[in-house]
Amino acid sequence: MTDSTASRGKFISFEGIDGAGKSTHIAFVAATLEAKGKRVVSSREPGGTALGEKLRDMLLHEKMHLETEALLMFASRREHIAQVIEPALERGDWVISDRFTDASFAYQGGGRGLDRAKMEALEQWVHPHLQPDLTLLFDVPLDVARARLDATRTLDKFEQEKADFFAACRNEYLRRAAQFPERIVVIDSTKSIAETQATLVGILEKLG
Ligand SMILES: Nc1ncnc2c1ncn2[C@@H]1O[C@H](COP(=O)(O)OP(=O)(O)OP(=O)(O)O)[C@@H](O)[C@H]1O
Ligand SMILES: Cc1cn([C@H]2C[C@H](O)[C@@H](COP(=O)(O)O)O2)c(=O)[nH]c1=O
Repeated sequence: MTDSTASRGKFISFEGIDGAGKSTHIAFVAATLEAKGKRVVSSREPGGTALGEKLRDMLLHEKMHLETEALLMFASRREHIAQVIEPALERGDWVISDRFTDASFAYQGGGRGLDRAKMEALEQWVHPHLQPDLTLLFDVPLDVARARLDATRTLDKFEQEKADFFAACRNEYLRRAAQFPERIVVIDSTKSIAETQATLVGILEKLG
């Protein structure tokens, strides 16, 4: 039975250029919150729903027009919000998403050069009243991210992009962090995993 008196949960997004180390810390943050008695839903974008995962497969592996790419990112997001994020928050669960709309601004906007006004219009259409309560931006120099990627995996469409693409993505992430300092916390992800975990514990304490 659903508890209609449950207070709304909180929404945390994880961001950073590919290889910055964000995915490494998701399970740790989920476990830290669960130890504090929160129910946690972990998800990702693009993806997070059956339809979203199909869109993810296309987005990460097929060439397409830049605007198609942006629209499909937001289509995946619309489904994710409707099926996963909003129901969880209303139940009082906490939601952790591996990427959200800041990634569209960074990758389609910064990296690929799509007009920011178009992204803002999509954001207003798809989630006019929803923003993460906290965004953890894992920031590293490009060479560190590249070395981590090269050491670990077969690269997808985005991960095969060149250094100037990731430099533009990183700049846009940092620009947004300066624009929304109350929401976006920049984490120096060159630090060891243990040091980063200690930083995360401190940040989560403040969130309640
Ligand atoms: N602080 C760290 N120090 C050293 N290695 C790290 C650190 N954080 C992550 N790594 C390693 O770097 C690799 C990439 O990390 P991870 O998959 O978390 O990156 P990511 O930012 O989520 O990348 P993507 O967005 O492409 O999935 C992993 O092998 C991980 O173990
Ligand atoms: C949400 C979102 C994602 N992307 C890109 C960023 C990454 O390269 C991939 C997702 O892969 P990850 O390793 O699981 O982070 O998609 C994007 O370009 N725009 C977006 O809105």
